[in-house]
Parts: sequence; C-alpha cells; structure tokens
Amino acid sequence: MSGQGTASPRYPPTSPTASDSTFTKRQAEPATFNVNRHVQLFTNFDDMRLKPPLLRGVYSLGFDKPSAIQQRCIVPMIRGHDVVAQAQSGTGKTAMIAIVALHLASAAFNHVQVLVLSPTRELAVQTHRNVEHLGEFLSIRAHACIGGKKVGDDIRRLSHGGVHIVSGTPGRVFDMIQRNLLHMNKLRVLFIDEADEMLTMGFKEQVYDIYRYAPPTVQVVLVSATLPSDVMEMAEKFMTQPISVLVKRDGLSLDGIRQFYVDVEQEEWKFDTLCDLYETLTITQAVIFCNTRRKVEWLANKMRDSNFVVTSIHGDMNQNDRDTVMEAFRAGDYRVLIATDVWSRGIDVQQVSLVINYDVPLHQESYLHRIGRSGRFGRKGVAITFARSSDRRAMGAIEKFYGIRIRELPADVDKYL
Ligand SMILES: Nc1ncnc2c1ncn2[C@@H]1O[C@H](COP(=O)(O)OP(=O)(O)OP(=O)(O)O)[C@@H](O)[C@H]1O
Repeated sequence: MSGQGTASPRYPPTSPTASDSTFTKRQAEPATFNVNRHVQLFTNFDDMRLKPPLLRGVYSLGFDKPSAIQQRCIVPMIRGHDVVAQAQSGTGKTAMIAIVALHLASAAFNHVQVLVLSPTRELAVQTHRNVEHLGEFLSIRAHACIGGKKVGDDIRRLSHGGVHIVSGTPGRVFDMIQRNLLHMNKLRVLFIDEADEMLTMGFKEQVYDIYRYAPPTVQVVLVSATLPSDVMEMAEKFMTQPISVLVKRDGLSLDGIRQFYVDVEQEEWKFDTLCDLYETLTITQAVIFCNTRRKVEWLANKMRDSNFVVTSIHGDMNQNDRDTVMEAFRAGDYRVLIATDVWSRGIDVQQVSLVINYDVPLHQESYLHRIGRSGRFGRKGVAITFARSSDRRAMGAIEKFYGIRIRELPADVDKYL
C-alpha cells in the first residue's frame, strides 16, 4: 500500500496566526467516578458470580481483568438494578452490555429477554458479535435486527422463536414489534447504548415507542461515553431508582490519546496538509472524519485521484456497501477510512491509532466519540484536528468543555503511534 505524499510536511504551520495559548488550557485530570450511592468494586471477573460458561467466554477473549466501568456496573446490572453507566470511549462498555445480556438471558425460555438498542447499524452488529463471541460456550441465541438488511431475514429468525437477545437499530426493531414478530411482553432488560444520541434528535420518539411495549417491570440500562445533564434528567423518568456510575467530565479526556491540532488557516490548505500526513496515517490504521456525507465523498475521490489508497463510509451508502467497507477495514485491507459521524460512536477496530478531524466537529460530544476510535482499551492513540482560523473559538470551547489541552502538532508525531 503506498501513496505519493512526497511533499515535506507543512506543520508546524509556517505562519502561526494562532498562538499556542489559544489551545492551551489546564492539563487533564485522572478519571474519577461519580457514583450516586455505594457501589461495590469487583476487581476480577471470578468474584462476579457469572455463569461458568460465560466466564469461560470472557477469559477466552483475553479479558483478564474488568475495566473500571465493568468493575462498578456489571454486578448491579446482573442484580437487576436500573443503571446509568458513563465511561470513556474504548473502556469496555459494549463488552459489558454483552456480558450482562448473556448472564441474564436464559436458554431455558424460548423468547426475547434482552434488547439492545444502538444508533447505527454497524454498532448494533458489533454488539451482536460481542454477544456471539462472549457467549461461545452458552446456548443463548442472538439476532442482529438492523435497517438496510432484508426484512425477510428478520422475519425468518424471529418468527421461529428461540431468539434470546436482540441487538438492533430502533427503526427496524419497532417495525418487527409492530409486525408482531418481536414480542416484548417477556423482555427482562432494555439496554440503550449511546444513550445521549438515542434520547435526543431523531431517535427519541422511536425509543419511547419501543419502551412502551416493554413490561413495566423491565430493567433499563443506559450507556454512553457522554451523557449531558438534560439527557440524564429525561432518562430518570423511565428508570426506577437508577444507580449512576459516571466519569466526571474532567476525567473524560481519554488519557492514552495524544491530542494535537494543525493550524491550517483556511479550508484550501487542509487537503495538502492531509497528503503530507499520509505516511503517518498508514503506520497502523487511521480514520479521517468530515462533517458531511458530501465532503466524505469529495475527499475520498480527491485522495484517490492523487493515488492514495483510501476507503470511505457514510449514511447515504447502501447497507451492503457499508458492510463491505467495514469488513475490508477490519481485515486491514485499507489503512485509511474517511467517514462521517456515523462511524464516530462505538465502533471498535483496535488497530486504529490515529484519528484526523478534517473538520472540527459540530458538537462537542462528537469530538470525544471521534477521537475515541483510537486508543482502544488503553492502547496508544493520536488525534489531530485541522483547525482553520475561524475554528479557533470552537477549539477553545472543546478544550474548556473537557478541561484538556490540545497542543500544536509536533514534527515527530510518529513517535506517539
Ligand atoms: N475487560 C477487558 N479486558 C480486555 N479487553 C477488553 C475488556 N473489555 C473490553 N475489552 C476490549 O476493549 C475494546 C473496547 O471495548 P468496547 O468496544 O466494549 O468499548 P466501549 O467503551 O463500548 O467503547 P465506545 O465508547 O467507543 O463505545 C474491545 O476491543 C473489547 O474487546
């Protein structure tokens, strides 16, 4: 795999109009958890009293020790509490959902007992895969119920019964409920992953619609890396005395990820800057985020025209193409993926060590989700944001929001990868 990228890097910028202090605030503080009542810590999986075949699945994936959020949340969840769980990206929240789902579902019953809702198809499939891998030694049957796939597959799987765990996107799940194929009356737990996104904007109504079909006794679990307070207030309305385990915002900076900016001054300079960085992008795997689908298309084409090898993904593509891109990227066939925010939440490709924000994200939450695609589960990661002069205020706001310091990109960035 090769690209041209012969021009010498233009960073640090030749005419720094933004002083370093614009992007310089206080250092990130270590993560601390805010817990609303005493929550016992379980520092190893053995003490959690998981089903033995599940424990075997956990260890067979090489999970020696639970992460901080897993230590605090798995046991309250399996004891039946409603839980709000917030922790940094890549710290095992999706794996935690899968572990709890597998523990609570019983193969002795022939009905859906656990429903996991996610905002993107890719994330719903990834959660489904987590369930399959962790549940290798159990006879629990899981199904991914996502939009963009043939409805016939869902009908076949669900109408025969025997599915215990469903991971899906709200639209298709609701469709299956209305067709009376997905029965909610014996649902035991409803997980809402990326809960802040799910409870705002386009998904909120659908999530409520689905929730209304669940029995009043259903256990509700909300999970996300970001949970603004208005979402928390709304969530409490349909939860019963929830246990909240929240990382304080200051601890959300993703300690393992080095964050830099490049002062590109104006839009026109971004492309050359990216080309200059291509060698760095391909050291392992990298994701480049743009704010719109059209820009993703445009950038991917422009890079290909310049003989760089890249692939791209966004929400206007059909599901088969999205699946093909995901598989090729996961398999390492491509080292560079250009994406919209459809890829910013939850997707786990461990080899990704570099994230480029070609555009400064429009929402502060997106910044954290995007850069969290690198540095998975404590690995090294680098995030580089291209900041035009007009982005300085937005960058300052991101730094203030997370209490972090984003430094100018050093010439020897490769050493952090
Ligand atoms: N206890 C563990 N030990 C080792 N690896 C783990 C453990 N838990 C999860 N992992 C691995 O760490 C990676 C990140 O986990 P996961 O995707 O569950 O994180 P996440 O918190 O859901 O991330 P995001 O906020 O981006 O959705 C995955 O590859 C997962 O298999």
